[in-house]
Amino acid sequence: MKTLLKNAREQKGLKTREVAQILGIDQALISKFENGTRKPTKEQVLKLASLLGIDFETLMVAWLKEKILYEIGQDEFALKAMNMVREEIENSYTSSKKSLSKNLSAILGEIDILKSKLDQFRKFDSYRIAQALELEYTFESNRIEGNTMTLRETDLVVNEGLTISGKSMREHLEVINHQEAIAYIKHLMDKNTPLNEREVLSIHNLILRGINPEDAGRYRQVQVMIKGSSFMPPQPFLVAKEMEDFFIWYETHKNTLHPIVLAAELHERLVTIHPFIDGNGRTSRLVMNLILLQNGYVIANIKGDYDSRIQYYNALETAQTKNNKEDFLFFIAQIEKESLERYLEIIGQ
Ligand SMILES: Nc1ncnc2c1ncn2[C@@H]1O[C@H](COP(=O)(O)OP(=O)(O)OP(=O)(O)O)[C@@H](O)[C@H]1O
Repeated sequence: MKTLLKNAREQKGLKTREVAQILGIDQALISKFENGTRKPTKEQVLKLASLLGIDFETLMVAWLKEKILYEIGQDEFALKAMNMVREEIENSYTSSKKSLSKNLSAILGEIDILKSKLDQFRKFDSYRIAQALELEYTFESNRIEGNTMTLRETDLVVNEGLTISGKSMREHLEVINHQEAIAYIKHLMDKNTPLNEREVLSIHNLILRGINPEDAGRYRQVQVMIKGSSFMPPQPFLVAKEMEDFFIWYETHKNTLHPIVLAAELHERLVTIHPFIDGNGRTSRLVMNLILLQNGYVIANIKGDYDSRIQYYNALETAQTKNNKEDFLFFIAQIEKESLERYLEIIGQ
């Protein structure tokens, strides 16, 4: 662990002072992590991995190994105890996989069949299909938020650079910004950039750019309410900590959950923290779609018509107030399934 940290820092050309400054950790502590006399906390491991470009899993495994060894030492019963621990962890791991309901498991199976079919025809992917589907995504996501542009008008603004008479500057900017945010998540996918705080803030910044410059790319400092919902998002002073937990949750689940479940749950968690004054829904849907694209799926396009919106909001409310995420996960799985079927239909399969 100490060698991992020191080597990565030196490779990045950073001094311990600089690491300390960026992460807000005492410089003496950084040196102690590197000479093995102190152990970082889990939150510090996440920050260090992200700054120094060390794979989170590698660093966590090294960290946990040392923590376990420190606790159990070289006791003669240690090995026996370790075997029992292994069994318990394996059991809880399989039961967490089993905890997916029958309905959800079934639809995930159907989705994976559709995806493998699509994988065979990826060579038919065309720029034009992608362009049309992304335009529909911008249209629907902005419609959810209340933008009144039609699909045709959205096309004229994005592809012809026209302005629509009677529509506000804000509505035009929302369309343009959302298209740019889609281009951005595709760029992140191409670069294989893992989800992290900087990227979530950048996505949000693109969404509110030119509309609400003071809040674009910044967490809120005030309490917010969600229109039509009895759920109250966390107090502003809790937002930064909840976001830290959000990224830790992502890192610890990214390799174990089905990608659809991972993407949907990230969406639900982000929009439940509601870290921004505005643009939470659009940002969360983009984060979900980044995860889907990174895992070879297609954009899940939640529709903005009345019925779809009500279903979307109700499923979120159930997750938040009844501690039951099943409806929301199933809702997103259904949307992804429809998006895959539509894609296959377009390419004639
Ligand atoms: N209980 C809930 N009921 C309804 N919406 C909720 C709930 N919890 C979270 N949300 C999310 O809040 C979003 C609205 O938040 P906000 O107005 O900040 O986002 P937006 O991007 O500006 O708008 P929108 O998401 O409507 O496009 C909803 O789209 C939904 O994703």
